[in-house]
Amino acid sequence: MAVAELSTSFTETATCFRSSQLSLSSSSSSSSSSSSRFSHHLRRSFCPSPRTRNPTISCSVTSDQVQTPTVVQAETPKGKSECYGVFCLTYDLKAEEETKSWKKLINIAVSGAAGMISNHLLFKIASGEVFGPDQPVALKLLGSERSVQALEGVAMELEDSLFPLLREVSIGTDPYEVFQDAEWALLIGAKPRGPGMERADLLDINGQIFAEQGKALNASASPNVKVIVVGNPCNTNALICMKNAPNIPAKNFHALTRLDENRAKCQLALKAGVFYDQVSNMTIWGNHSTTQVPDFLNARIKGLPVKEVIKDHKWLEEEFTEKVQKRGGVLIQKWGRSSAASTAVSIVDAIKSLITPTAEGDWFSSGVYTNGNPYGIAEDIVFSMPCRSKGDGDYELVKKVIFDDYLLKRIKKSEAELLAEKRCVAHLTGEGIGFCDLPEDTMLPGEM
Ligand SMILES: NC(=O)C1=CN([C@@H]2O[C@H](COP(=O)(O)OP(=O)(O)OC[C@H]3O[C@@H](n4cnc5c(N)ncnc54)[C@H](OP(=O)(O)O)[C@@H]3O)[C@@H](O)[C@H]2O)C=CC1
Ligand SMILES: O=C([O-])CC(=O)C(=O)O
Repeated sequence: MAVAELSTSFTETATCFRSSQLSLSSSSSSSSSSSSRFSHHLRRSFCPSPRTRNPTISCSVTSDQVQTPTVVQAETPKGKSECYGVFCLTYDLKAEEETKSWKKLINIAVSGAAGMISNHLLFKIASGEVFGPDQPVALKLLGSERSVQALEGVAMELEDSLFPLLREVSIGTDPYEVFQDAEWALLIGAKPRGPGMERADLLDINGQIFAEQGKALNASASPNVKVIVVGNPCNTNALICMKNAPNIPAKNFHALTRLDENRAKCQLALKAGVFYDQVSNMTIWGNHSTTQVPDFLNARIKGLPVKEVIKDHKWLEEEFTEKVQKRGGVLIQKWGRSSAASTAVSIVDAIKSLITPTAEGDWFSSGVYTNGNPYGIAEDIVFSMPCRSKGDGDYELVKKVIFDDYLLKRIKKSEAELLAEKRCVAHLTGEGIGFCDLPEDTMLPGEM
């Protein structure tokens, strides 16, 4: 595009940015790829659809139907969620939905958005890989005072990626603002356990984050928001979040154990000498910790019970189980940091499992609320169990599973750990005074 043409176009659009964003938008104009994006937007820009909430921007329609945005000055409260850079440009998404048969925009909130896992995940979501090629998305990124600059960096990279389906990006530090109308909340941000830190302290510090975020979801999010808790200790964080969000169905809360499922499938495939797509019906029972139980009794390889394919049952009971339980820790030793890319992939898998009908006869694992479970697992905790979905965002627990003494004993151990974690955070779930009597060997998969 000729420079002269760009500068005319850009003058019109630049007013759409808030003053704090002007330096970024100016620099954007110097890149040729951004130039074509700006003019592309201008050609298709009309008044924003009612769905596009941006209180500080208004627009008028010119004779050639091109939107001329005008800034309405507004003081931005500290911590408020803000649209970012090019995503503050508004256009008639409704018209685009009609012409391109796109679905209605969905709002996806992500906490810890400046962290390692998010850095992989956000670009997958924005590309359409997660929700589909006809699903426009709005990303609402939650950070903290620590990470405001980093969040802007993330948003800049999202801008520069020119994803057609990414219609809005906003960043903020107040969960009540960021979670507004969220239909998915991917809660990744949490304090990592540092050297010498007691697990009880980690439960308390991160529990407070998830109590606050539960309250914020309750107040601001879509009433049927689906919540996936990734930040550790994710099962108990999910329980705390759920208890602080009484208006959201308890069934909507998940703790991410899909990474453990994927790790278990990989190890079984390796041992059996088959590609990992041949492994199905893989359940992780219990806590996302070293007490988790990868279930080789119900899993299948090429449709056959694992024990019929892998005859080395000692390996299954000892090496396989421990390998999966401690995979995160081994990876930290090699990589120097915890799994980020594979965790992001497993979050994608977890979401897709809820929005796609589960294949006939198969299932997936998720940490979900135990009330009403058919396995006799203690009620009122978040425990990883086998689930199936019709693809509507909801799930049902699988009834046809078998147990033996080995499996039951292991499940009981993980259950005891989660009950102890629950007692430890009673002050955060509204159930009295927290009392920590955690089993000594309790660890995250990343700790060894
Ligand atoms: N369930 C699972 O399978 C897995 C879970 N995890 C867990 O996911 C979480 C995120 O991992 P990852 O993205 O690699 O971590 P990073 O350290 O890269 O990012 C974590 C983010 O957490 C936020 N955070 C929130 N509260 C605090 C705090 N008190 N101190 C420091 N940071 C805080 C920070 O963002 P900000 O400052 O913006 O709040 C930071 O960006 C961790 O809890 C990790 O243990 C990791 C792998 C697998
Ligand atoms: O302990 C951690 O932070 C990492 C983790 O959960 C995992 O790798 O499964």
